[in-house]
Amino acid sequence: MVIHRPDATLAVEDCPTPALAERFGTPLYVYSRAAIESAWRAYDQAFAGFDHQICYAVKANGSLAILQLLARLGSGFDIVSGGELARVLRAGGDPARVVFSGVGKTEAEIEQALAAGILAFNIESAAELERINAVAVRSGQRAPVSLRVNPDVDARTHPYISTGLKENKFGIDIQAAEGLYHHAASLPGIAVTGMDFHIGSQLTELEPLVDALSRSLALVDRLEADGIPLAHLDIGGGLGIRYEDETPPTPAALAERLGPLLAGRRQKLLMEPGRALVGEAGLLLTRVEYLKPGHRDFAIVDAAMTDLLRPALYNAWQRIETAEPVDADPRLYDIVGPVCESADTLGSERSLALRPGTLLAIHATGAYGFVMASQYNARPRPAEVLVDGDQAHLIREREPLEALWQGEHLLESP
Ligand SMILES: Cc1ncc(COP(=O)(O)O)c(C=O)c1O
Ligand SMILES: N[C@@H](CCCC[NH3+])C(=O)O
Repeated sequence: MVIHRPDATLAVEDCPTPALAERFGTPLYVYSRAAIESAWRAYDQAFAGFDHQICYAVKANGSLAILQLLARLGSGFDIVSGGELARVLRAGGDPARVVFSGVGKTEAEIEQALAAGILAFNIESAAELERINAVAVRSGQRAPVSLRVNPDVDARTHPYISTGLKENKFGIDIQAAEGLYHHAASLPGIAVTGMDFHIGSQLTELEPLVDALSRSLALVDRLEADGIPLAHLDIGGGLGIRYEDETPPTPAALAERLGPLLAGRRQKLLMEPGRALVGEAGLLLTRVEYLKPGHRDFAIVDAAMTDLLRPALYNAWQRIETAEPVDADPRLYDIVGPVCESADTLGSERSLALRPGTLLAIHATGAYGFVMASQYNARPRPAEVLVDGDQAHLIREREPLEALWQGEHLLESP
């Protein structure tokens, strides 16, 4: 029996972890439908007082069944590649609710998005504007665009996931954006429709967002006065979740804080949350293969950095707990995977009672988990399951070994 707490978090008590591990094997991603839907609705309701559209950031978790759930709730999508667009369409998403971010859109991706009829391209450079114009003119269309402004605010998050500083590759320097808007408005293949920013991820404070919004609104007003009215304003995503003891602002707090700045404006508000919608709705289940005592006590598990990259890439801390009763004394363990890299550590010095075979759950792995998985060391990527009431649906099979050489060719000549 799967019991869901009414909030957006999936905990070990909420689902029969040993039975799921037994049935589907480990490592295994487990997501809760109720948790994802409740997070989306909380965001949507927080902004009920505004004409708004949530465009879920597909990069956080692009599994088809999850995109499908969100599309059914009425979500739009923020994509960063033609691949993500294809996934959204495959899952039944509405292209008219899709915004396309990313600094390196190729001609083929621009053509694909124009043909699909997306809501807007979030343009990240002057050169991209010229390319989108050229592709649109060639196909006899006008591409709807917003400029992603880089407001140069410090999001006060991990430097690898901060995106709104001058030194980041993202967005157009807000000082230069005004001139570029005027140029964009003169181009035959461009319809200027909005403004966009996204300053970083795992934000735990609202002030950087408030700063970014104020700077952007000042530009919106100047443009309007100059005859370039905008139809939408996209404030990006970035709200953090609780990994350890963070107290990230809720969507309601965000709406309350931004509300006074937005009141009375005619622009439709777009948002691109990713992590905040799916992060706490996922667990990664993994089993201890070996205990290896010594200078440090290692627990070698069957999940690795190939399944969950965040600890290796950002030194991110993810809560790890046992997912079944264990008769053993707690010790301080380094939880490590089988991959031949010293960075293949999922958690250091964790106090856990373990035996070989013990099932562990790594928390808050619904976002930037499976999507960042790789096949390094020829490891098939893990399965994913969605729990829904007392049902568990396999939404992605563990990759078969054949997937490890799909698309490869042996030499035919001797
Ligand atoms: C342009 C853009 N929008 C939205 C997001 C989603 O961010 P988060 O998952 O932190 O909400 C990202 C990732 O940081 C992004 O780069
Ligand atoms: N992958 C990152 C977030 C990247 C945000 C994308 N702009 C993480 O796990 O925290």
